[in-house]
Amino acid sequence: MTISSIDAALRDNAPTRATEIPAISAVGVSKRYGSVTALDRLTLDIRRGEVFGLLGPNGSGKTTFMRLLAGYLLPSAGRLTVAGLDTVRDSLAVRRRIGYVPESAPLYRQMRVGEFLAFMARLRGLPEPAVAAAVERVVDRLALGAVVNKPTRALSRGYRQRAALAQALIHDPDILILDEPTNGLDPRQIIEMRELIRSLAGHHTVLMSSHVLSEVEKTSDRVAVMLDGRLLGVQVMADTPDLESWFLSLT
Ligand SMILES: Nc1ncnc2c1ncn2[C@@H]1O[C@H](COP(=O)(O)OP(=O)(O)OP(=O)(O)O)[C@@H](O)[C@H]1O
Repeated sequence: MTISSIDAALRDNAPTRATEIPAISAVGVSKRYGSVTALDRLTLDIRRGEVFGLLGPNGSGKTTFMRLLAGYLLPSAGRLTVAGLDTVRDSLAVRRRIGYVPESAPLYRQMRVGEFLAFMARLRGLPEPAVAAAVERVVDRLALGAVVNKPTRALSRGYRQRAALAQALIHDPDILILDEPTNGLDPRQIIEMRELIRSLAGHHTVLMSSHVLSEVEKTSDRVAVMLDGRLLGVQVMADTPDLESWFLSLT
């Protein structure tokens, strides 16, 4: 890593303005599993409304970071906040603000899509009179109308991914966390998913992971590179004409 690339990484990872509460803030966050350090003193701010891409090979700590944010894991050290709320102390409030799509999203295979979404709405604490409207909103938003009465087990991979995204959006969360959202999709479905993610930016903050450079490049406003649990750098995509060279300079 050169001095100038370190400078650039520090500049692009600069804290957000003091007046603005970041959507996500990690300060010295570590996660250890026994002797394995999955996340090593991660410090990072993610701004409201941006699409932020986490890039890194398998095992670099991307999923661990997302699971910490979703409250499925507790950090071993450091402080992690979502909209200023502590993920450990204020975990319930944090969960209300987050929609999480894990890499293989559980869809309750025996349920029909509409039933599944209504079930998830109730699980997220939506009052009964609001459930039908919330389901209709996400069915419309994700173009699931054609499959709403189908059992989730009968869905194609593309529709499955959209149904997983719909359940994550059912409570209209500020922040969406998508673990490898284009994994296993065919080229057309990848393009659709990319457009969908871009259309969510602004109203939602999106944190997505991928190990495919071109995916992150085409979708994200900023991108971070992780390796062995460490953050190697952060770049603004618009300032990065050659993501591949930057990535290679870091890893
Ligand atoms: N429950 C666990 N117990 C022990 N080690 C774990 C556990 N979960 C993850 N790890 C280890 O932590 C490290 C980071 O894994 P993580 O899944 O966060 O990486 P990743 O970048 O998301 O990879 P992938 O793309 O394969 O999901 C790896 O070395 C992994 O083996």
